Amino acid sequence: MSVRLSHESAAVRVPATTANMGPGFDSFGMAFRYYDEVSVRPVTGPTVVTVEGVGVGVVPTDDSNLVVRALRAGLDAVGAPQAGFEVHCVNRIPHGGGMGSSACAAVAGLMLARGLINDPELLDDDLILQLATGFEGHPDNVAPAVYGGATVAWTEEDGRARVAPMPVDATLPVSLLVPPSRTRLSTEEARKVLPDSVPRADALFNTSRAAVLMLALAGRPDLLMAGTQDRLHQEYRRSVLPDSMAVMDSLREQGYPAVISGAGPTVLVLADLSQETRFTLQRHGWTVLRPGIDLEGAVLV
Ligand SMILES: Nc1ncnc2c1ncn2[C@@H]1O[C@H](COP(=O)(O)OP(=O)(O)O)[C@@H](O)[C@H]1O
Ligand SMILES: N[C@@H](CCOP(=O)(O)O)C(=O)O
Repeated sequence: MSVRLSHESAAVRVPATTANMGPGFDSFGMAFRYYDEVSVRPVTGPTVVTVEGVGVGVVPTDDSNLVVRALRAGLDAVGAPQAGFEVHCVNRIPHGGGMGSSACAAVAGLMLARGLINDPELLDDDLILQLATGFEGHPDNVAPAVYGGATVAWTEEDGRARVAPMPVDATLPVSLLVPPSRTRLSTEEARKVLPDSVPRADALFNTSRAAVLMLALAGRPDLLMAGTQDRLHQEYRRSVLPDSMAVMDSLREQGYPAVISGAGPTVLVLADLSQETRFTLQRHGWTVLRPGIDLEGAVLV
């Protein structure tokens, strides 16, 4: 059966995600009930992207837009024909914020490809994971964006991305502290400051803390402080995330399990903050989100 664009339109909702969560660099992730929504219509003319919210006037509005590039990659992967596309994006996830906006855009485009074709099962979750990880370079945001919940994702020696769900208490409170927009930092820049090798003691430290975090998420909140310690990436990024690291340090001193979300600058706290702490952050221009954990991942709507 040849693959066709059999639907006149498709729409998708994709969650924001965090990655790393302290010790799980490039592997741990979690999805939030905080979403971008994207819709598409194949057209005979050129591709036009319209944007509401985050990225207006900044992200490309033609075929070079990441959502469109992912959509086209999805169609190519299953042998579907290409077309021009009218794409409408309602963006809420900050760009360069450490909340997985680029993974979201790639997954959104791939899900839209699934939504347009006559045989959607060809573009299954695993193929979307592989293709979106190709755009990202690491699977940690892509995995929860596709599957929801908390995930551990890794890359096999043959280059294939793999994912397994991590048991998580879905009532665990989560706070995302988003600093003022002038602090946005691309993941590419944040990866440049990381060293190529780390001391063995630090690798051992993170191995134990990652295991502890798994236990903590599954229902041992008493282990959250130990389970969110990291020596592989956060400290190396201090020079490019000075305000976020200062906030993270201060919160940890007060007993909050705070980490840098993804490559920052958003700070993730696996707890509710006191009203006073929230007000202090807000007075300094920070946005405090309390979205809850998403358990569905990306869905066609
Ligand atoms: N909804 C979107 N539409 C188009 N491009 C996007 C979208 N979201 C992210 N991007 C692209 O990804 C970049 C941000 O990705 P990245 O640096 O990985 O930060 P993060 O994923 O932490 O927000 C943006 O500058 C933009 O180029
Ligand atoms: N493991 C990556 C995660 C990047 O997440 P993002 O949301 O900042 O894109 C890293 O730490 O570089």
